[in-house]
Amino acid sequence: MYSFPNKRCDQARSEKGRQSNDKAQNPEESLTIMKRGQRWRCLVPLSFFFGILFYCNQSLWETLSIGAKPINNVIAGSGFRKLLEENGKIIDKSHPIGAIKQFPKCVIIGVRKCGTRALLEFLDLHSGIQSTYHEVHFFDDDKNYNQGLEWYRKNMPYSFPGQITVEKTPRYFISHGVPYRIKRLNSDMKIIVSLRHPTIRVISDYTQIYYNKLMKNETPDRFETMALDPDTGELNMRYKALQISIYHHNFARWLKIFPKNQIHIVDGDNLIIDPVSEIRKIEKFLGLAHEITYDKLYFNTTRGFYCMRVNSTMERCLGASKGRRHPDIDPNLITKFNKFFRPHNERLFKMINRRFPWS
Ligand SMILES: Nc1ncnc2c1ncn2[C@@H]1O[C@H](COP(=O)(O)OS(=O)(=O)O)[C@@H](OP(=O)(O)O)[C@H]1O
Repeated sequence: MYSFPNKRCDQARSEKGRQSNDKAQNPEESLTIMKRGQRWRCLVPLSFFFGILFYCNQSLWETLSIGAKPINNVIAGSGFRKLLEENGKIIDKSHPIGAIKQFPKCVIIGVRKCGTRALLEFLDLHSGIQSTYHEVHFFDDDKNYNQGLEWYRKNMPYSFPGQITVEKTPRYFISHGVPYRIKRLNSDMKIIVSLRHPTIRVISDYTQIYYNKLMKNETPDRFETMALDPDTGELNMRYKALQISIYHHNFARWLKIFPKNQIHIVDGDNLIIDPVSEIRKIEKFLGLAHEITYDKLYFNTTRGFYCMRVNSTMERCLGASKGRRHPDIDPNLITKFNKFFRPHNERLFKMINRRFPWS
């Protein structure tokens, strides 16, 4: 609503007008006043234009009011970016003013197929966190590691001082030498590891390879062919997916290098059902305020998984490669797996001093 000027304003305006008229007696001054008037004539529509622009761009508006992650959100909204592109001025979408590239203070190390992508993306909704977009594979890949720490830092997203950069590479969990390398970079590094029912994880792992092969026009092996030793009919101990689900083997290596209070374990099965409760524990672990609530995550019935409300106009689910339908597996084979994992699970529970409802 437009508010009408009050009396005191009127007086001030007529005083200002009187002064202008006095000054207009001098031609030089009248030119200055004219120019000033022209400037105002330009400034008023310009500020009106930018006012509308700011108001319309919900993301930018929200961003400015909370002061976090501005450019990412600007990019998420389309209007402002499009306008700048049309003017030939493309902002470096990942480089907001005042942001820098910082080493991660927290690394999600795995386990593969235990919801690591969901974790990373859900955490990125927090104003105190910036997540990497891709898996960096710095500590597990000698080619990358030999490029040096500066290479690693450059692979991080821009973040503001005080924000926590989070990286995830699920292969870290199973790669020898990684805990030691991370410790060398930062002995205070916070480690997050997500675990899922070991048998379901094997099947999820198989499902991923199955689809990868289909995409490459190759014929995927049947699950039984991978999982069973053709000579004995028993479980194939050389099957990589099975080895990864023997969690205590790899966990032992991490516990030799990092104290237990620096490692947070996520229940990857519960992450699917009740993500906010899992994320809440992580917020606490990272010393952050509780921000990620069910306002930011909602259950998408079509996907059958929780998706994100990035802002008031934008919702996003994980990619199609997450949450695929698993193939039907012979129940006897599942029982065989469960039986096999039971003693290994017990060893893990003892090691981490916590039980999961798997056995
Ligand atoms: N919200 C949400 N949306 C989609 N998927 C979700 C979600 N939360 C957890 N998950 C589970 O994440 C599983 C994939 O795990 P990862 O992201 O660790 O896989 S990967 O190792 O990075 O390939 C994936 O496994 P599959 O179901 O076997 O595809 C999902 O079950």
